[in-house]
Amino acid sequence: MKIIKVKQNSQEVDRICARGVAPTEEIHQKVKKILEDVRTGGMAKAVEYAQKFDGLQGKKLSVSESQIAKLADKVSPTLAKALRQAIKNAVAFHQHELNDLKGFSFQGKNGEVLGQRIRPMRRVGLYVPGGAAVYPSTVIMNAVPALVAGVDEIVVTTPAKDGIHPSVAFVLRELGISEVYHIGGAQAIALLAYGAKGVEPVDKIVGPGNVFAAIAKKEVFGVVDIDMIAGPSEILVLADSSADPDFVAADLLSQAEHGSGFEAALCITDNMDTAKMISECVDEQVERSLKKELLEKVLENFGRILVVKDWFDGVAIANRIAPEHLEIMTREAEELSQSIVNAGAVFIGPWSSEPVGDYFAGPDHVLPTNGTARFSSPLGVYDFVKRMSVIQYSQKAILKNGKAIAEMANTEGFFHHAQAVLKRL
Ligand SMILES: NC(=O)C1=CN([C@@H]2O[C@H](COP(=O)(O)OP(=O)(O)OC[C@H]3O[C@@H](n4cnc5c(N)ncnc54)[C@H](O)[C@@H]3O)[C@@H](O)[C@H]2O)C=CC1
Ligand SMILES: N[C@@H](Cc1c[nH]c[nH+]1)C(=O)O
Ligand SMILES: [Zn+2]
Repeated sequence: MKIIKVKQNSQEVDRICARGVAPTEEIHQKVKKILEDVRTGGMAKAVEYAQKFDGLQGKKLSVSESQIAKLADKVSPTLAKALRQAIKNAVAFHQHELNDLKGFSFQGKNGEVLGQRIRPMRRVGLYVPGGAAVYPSTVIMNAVPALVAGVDEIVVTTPAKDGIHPSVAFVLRELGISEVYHIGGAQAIALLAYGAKGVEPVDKIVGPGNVFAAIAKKEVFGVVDIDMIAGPSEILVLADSSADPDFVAADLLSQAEHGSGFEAALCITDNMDTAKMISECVDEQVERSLKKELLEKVLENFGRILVVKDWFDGVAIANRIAPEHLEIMTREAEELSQSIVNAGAVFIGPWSSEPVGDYFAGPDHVLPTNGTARFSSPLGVYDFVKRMSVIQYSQKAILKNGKAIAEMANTEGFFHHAQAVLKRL
């Protein structure tokens, strides 16, 4: 793995910060064409694309409840237990988010009541990736916050080259999700956003995916809401000489293996010897891996060990990179974590390996990538609710404030606004 000495403003840091910002024009045009084709061509086009790209056999996108049940029964008892526990942990975590979603109301001096109410969205679409891997864990991470929020209708789309995987079916059944379509990529996003015969459009699309899904979501924003750009997985490990290089290497490769080819596996260290040891461990683990070719491609692209002069520079660079996952394996890791402001999730200390968060701990694994952790948050219950203002004026309040309101309206040239208020005085 390449080792590079860097400062805060080095070219290599700039290159990493610009990752994924500009996908090729070719990909952009392709996504736009698919979206437009499905918008205008409806179900027939969606089926055509799903057959071409998503392994759909036959002409039916929808997966029936009985198919889901049959597949779900194939899951082994030990996996069933693990998946059930992961669901429990996610529910427990997301329920805490409800504490910040209570709304409020208060009474003003003249008896007027003002407030904010929180309402769940009615119908949401969950994108569950499935091109290069199967993601039962992502069904959990997408669906649990939606269920905790109280969303009425949940729709899942997922590509599945070899049909819906039993583990995915198991989680769908466990969570009571029955509207499922065998379709992925940009065509799935189009189906969710625009609808088609037999498929009602959704209000919001959430969930991670490769560049095709991520760009498509960006394109349909405005027709529907979206959660964030949750593209190819990324990890940045901060490691000093106290870190176990074998752990660091293993964690780096855990994200490089996702399979879209656009993932990032980065490390920052303040120690050249540590850098060399981590690099050797990565090379050894890659050499032994069955996914050697894939890992080499990802590491060539965005696999780097950056050596900094001190942690002041190290933290500044980490905050510029704003990675999806940030692991800290240094002395005083908790203290160092307090300086981190931009990351999707922070994993503190040697036992908090990234896959703990991918599968089990409870916090959501749908996280912002490509530096968007500067302004986006993990998927949460808050993504599935809206806020609504409430104004309940009293007669006393309108009598007191009516003239002031009318004057403001007249200033804006809005005679009828003024009249509406003056009539009540
Ligand atoms: N940021 C996050 O929170 C998370 C990110 N991920 C990331 O999601 C990604 C999943 O990627 P995939 O396995 O590929 O599954 P995917 O479901 O996102 O993409 C597969 C689909 O992409 C479309 N596609 C592929 N090649 C195409 C082409 N040449 N033209 C048009 N469409 C094409 C097809 O419709 C295919 O079914 C990985 O990069 C993984 O790292 C996964 C989980 C969480
Ligand atoms: N690491 C993925 C999530 C994942 C699911 N399964 C394995 N990993 C992410 O980007 O969050
Ligand atoms: Zn992962």
